[in-house]
Amino acid sequence: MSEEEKAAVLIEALPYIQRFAGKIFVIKYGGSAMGERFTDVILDIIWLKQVGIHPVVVHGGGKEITAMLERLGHRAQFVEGLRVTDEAVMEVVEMVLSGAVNPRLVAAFNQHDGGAVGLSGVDGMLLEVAKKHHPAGDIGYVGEVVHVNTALIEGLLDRHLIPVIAPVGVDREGRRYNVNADEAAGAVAGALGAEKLFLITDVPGIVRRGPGGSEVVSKITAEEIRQLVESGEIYGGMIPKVKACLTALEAGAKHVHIINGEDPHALLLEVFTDRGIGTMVLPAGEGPE
Ligand SMILES: Nc1ncnc2c1ncn2[C@@H]1O[C@H](COP(=O)(O)OP(=O)(O)O)[C@@H](O)[C@H]1O
Ligand SMILES: CC(=O)N[C@@H](CCC(=O)OP(=O)(O)O)C(=O)O
Repeated sequence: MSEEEKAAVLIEALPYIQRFAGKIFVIKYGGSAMGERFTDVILDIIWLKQVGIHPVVVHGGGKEITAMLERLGHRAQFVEGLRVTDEAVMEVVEMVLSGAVNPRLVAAFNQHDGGAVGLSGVDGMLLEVAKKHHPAGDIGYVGEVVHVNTALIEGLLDRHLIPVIAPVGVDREGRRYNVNADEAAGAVAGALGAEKLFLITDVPGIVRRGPGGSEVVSKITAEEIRQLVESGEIYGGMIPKVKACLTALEAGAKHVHIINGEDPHALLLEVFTDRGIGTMVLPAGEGPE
């Protein structure tokens, strides 16, 4: 980028920087999206912090959990995008999320002076959960977030730190549960009343069949989501994602976006330009344009 182009980008971004300074953005970084652009995503999040936004990161790691389970001779099993988690699987989930993915992310942030602090939902009862009762049957140690310790997150933000949260929850009896990372991020964004929730994944947004083939939906309502889940056009890992978007909006988050981690600077383009990228999920009452 030439100096003139950089200046033009900055001038375009200025009103957005002013609008979002001091606001909380919850960013869910999916395991599937931690690919070639990993460092770019980390640097973009640090950039948000440098311009006065408060990023809170919730990460996934589903693919890595599956790979580890396979190495140990287990077969991964999912029900509507949620991992069936018995005691042995839970041990691996916690090992991978809290023991490998979380410190790897924290180290990557701090290598660039990101001021990141790693936590799992167990720390300070950050994510208090109850066992999830799924209509399809017992899926084991899968938790549903019932309370978020927002004071702990806000305390870190006050100290200009980036909380990096592994989606492992805990109940009042001290049992740990596997929480889908999208759900965890949705709950955190809702509880904090975040300005924005970003779900960074490995697809460019919600894709649906259009007259000219598959296309990314740029804006979608809760009703359209319900229809696409029913018709099977939204399936698997996208199901917890869209549910998390709706929960976050209902609980108080203002805007929710699904973007592709492999798109160069998708996060910055979405925040600082008027070129919408990915899919924006609209709050109830707001229809598509
Ligand atoms: N309508 C849809 N549009 C886009 N992706 C979809 C859709 N329905 C299901 N998916 C699937 O959801 C996946 C994203 O979820 P997941 O693999 O859990 O990602 P992450 O690790 O980022 O949470 C996509 O790779 C795709 O296979
Ligand atoms: C209950 C449940 O499904 N938990 C997820 C937690 C990790 C996750 O959600 O990771 P991604 O965002 O990378 O998919 C799992 O075990 O895979």
